[in-house]
Amino acid sequence: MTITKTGVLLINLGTPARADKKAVRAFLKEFLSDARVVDLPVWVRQVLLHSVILPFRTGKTTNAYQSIWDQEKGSPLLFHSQDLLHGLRDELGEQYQVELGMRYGEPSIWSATEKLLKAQCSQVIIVPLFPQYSSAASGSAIASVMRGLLPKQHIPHLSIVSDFFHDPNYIKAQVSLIAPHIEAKQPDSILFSYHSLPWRQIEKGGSQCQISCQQNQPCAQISPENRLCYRAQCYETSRLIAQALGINAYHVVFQSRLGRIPWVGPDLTTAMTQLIQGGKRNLLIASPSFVADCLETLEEIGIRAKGLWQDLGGKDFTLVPCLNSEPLWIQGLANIVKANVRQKQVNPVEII
Ligand SMILES: C=CC1=C(C)c2cc3[nH]c(cc4nc(cc5[nH]c(cc1n2)c(C)c5CCC(=O)O)C(CCC(=O)O)=C4C)c(C)c3C=C
Ligand SMILES: [Fe+2]
Repeated sequence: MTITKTGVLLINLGTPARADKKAVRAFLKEFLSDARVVDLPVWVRQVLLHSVILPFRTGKTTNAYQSIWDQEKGSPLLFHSQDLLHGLRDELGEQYQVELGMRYGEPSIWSATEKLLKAQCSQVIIVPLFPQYSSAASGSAIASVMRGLLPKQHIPHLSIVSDFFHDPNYIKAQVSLIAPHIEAKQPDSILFSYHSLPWRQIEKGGSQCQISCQQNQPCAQISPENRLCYRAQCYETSRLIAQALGINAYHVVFQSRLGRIPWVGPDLTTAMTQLIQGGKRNLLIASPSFVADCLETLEEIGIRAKGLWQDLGGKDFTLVPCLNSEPLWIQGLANIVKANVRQKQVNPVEII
């Protein structure tokens, strides 16, 4: 008797193949050609990409990648995602086939999906590794799997983990990672930093909370009205982590803005300046929207934000690493996967 495996498709954003201009340009071109990322009419996007973004950003972004590139292992985002893949394979065992696909670059979502189809998995659980749902990251990853499956003769049963911003397994892993750093450093300020999004994309999300959104106030506790809003999910993650850590004082901030349009704030660097003005000197930053360390954590926070903190007169600066392949996160992710498995009751009468 052949026992079919349950497929698991982990998806992360992707990263350049090398830290040189050619590879970074190719990565940025693919990434920023995505209509869910730069959500403008196609001709505007292409003009912007070729006349502004690629000529002016490639050099700067290449330097940034070079500053975090591991001589042996390459891009942190890739090797941490691969370590997580291997850990999850061990944790889930023989009944599962786990693959990793990147939305941009290699290994592609397509090559990972092909492996799962070839293994004739009875069902596939799609896990975009973005805890808070955004159209730009999670939506784009899910849509990409769908496009690949569209022409296929057989499409397996699919489960999609669209978000896990409040999943107890994710929160527990975050707390176990952050707690020892707070204990050791006793910071006077704690920031939870999330990837920002253009306000336009938050508004397009169509969440009910838009009607009453106070853009300069924290989002209310999660409810049916704001359940689908990226910003509200970020605030809820922070609330849950803080509750479990037993801390009352913390700030939610957003990073990685691009261009001149309005993005979700408060901005990381503005918040740091205000903390210094308020007499704070010992800062701890955790970045719960990234499950794997990457350019945005290691370079933007670990190098640039740290430099700013020191220039402003700050003393201690602690960046909590991402979940990466922490054992508790591997176990937690395995639980998230198992909770999404369809336990089909097979009635013997139905088997012909
Ligand atoms: C939390 C997930 C992410 C969301 C949402 C997201 C939105 C988003 N990003 C850009 C533009 C850039 N992002 C870049 C790097 C980058 N972004 C994420 C995650 C999310 N992005 C990650 C994990 C990374 C790092 C990848 C790595 O190789 O380590 C970059 C490239 C670097 C740079 O030039 O600054 C760009 C550009 C937009 C426009 C956007 C939403 C609209
Ligand atoms: Fe990004």
